[in-house]
Amino acid sequence: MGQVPRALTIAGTDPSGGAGIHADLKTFQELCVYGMSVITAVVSQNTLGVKTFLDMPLELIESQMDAVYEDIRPNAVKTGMLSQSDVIRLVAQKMKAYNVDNYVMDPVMVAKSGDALLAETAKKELVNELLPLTTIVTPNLPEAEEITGRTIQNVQQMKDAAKQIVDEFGATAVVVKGGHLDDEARDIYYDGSVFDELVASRYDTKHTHGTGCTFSAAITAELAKGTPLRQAVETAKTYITEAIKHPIHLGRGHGPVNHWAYRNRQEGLSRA
Ligand SMILES: Nc1ncnc2c1ncn2[C@@H]1O[C@H](COP(=O)(O)OP(=O)(O)O)[C@@H](O)[C@H]1O
Ligand SMILES: Cc1ncc(COP(=O)(O)OP(=O)(O)O)c(N)n1
Repeated sequence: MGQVPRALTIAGTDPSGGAGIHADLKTFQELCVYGMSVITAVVSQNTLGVKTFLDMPLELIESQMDAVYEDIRPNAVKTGMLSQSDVIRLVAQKMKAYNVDNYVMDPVMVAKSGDALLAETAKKELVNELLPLTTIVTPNLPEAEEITGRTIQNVQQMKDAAKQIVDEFGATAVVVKGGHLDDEARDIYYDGSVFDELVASRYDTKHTHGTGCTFSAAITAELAKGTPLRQAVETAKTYITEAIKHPIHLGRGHGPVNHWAYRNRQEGLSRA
């Protein structure tokens, strides 16, 4: 057997297992990629919302990154919750020092419950320090509005934002996710030359905790395996659509998505 594909997530936690590091590692595992993690913040949250969180000391974040890179080099990396400016600056510095490629950024700002997971003052750092290093960035509509300063209410405005994020801010590619538009689940992909639409049925469900984390983790896993970017995004869209379509009905609020659903479909299984 050749070298096992390896992916790293740099993000916050979710003890209820639906979002953050937990969603990322489940996704890596389901897509047959060896998962590793650097924890930026311990978040006390569940399907009902965020209670509180504690940022990890910078030295501990740095030491976790060194522990990974000195031993098992990942083939792809994603970032999720980075919480504040000095964490963003540190991660950018380490990314450059370790010459990271295949970098997927989920620009996490606010949880579905409405709780802020990124300091207001840190948004410009995310754009200035990290966005130019990305292979792909995956903002939802409110995040794309924050990054570009535009109002986004339709597909043309999603395309305008996507173009600005790549052409002006320096991301290699972007998917502007339309999970917040209410007709179809339509996302816009742009890589500096080609626009594409990823369209799926929109399921009427409250079990959408961790959808953004899962989608970006699936892109990361595919990039770790060497899948070309456009195809990695396509697989991630199928993964998240299946995970939303077959809810597992956990929790009293916005329940987690179903990480078994993608392989169930591929292999004709019914593990849940
Ligand atoms: N109810 C839904 N039915 C089908 N797909 C959805 C639904 N909600 C979100 N998606 C899809 O899930 C992915 C994550 O999108 P989104 O929920 O906007 O991210 P975030 O969690 O960052 O807000 C996107 O591909 C989006 O189109
Ligand atoms: C630790 C942590 N990171 C990110 C999120 C946001 O997750 P997301 O996939 O955008 O979905 P919601 O949680 O907002 O439904 C999070 N909650 N926690």
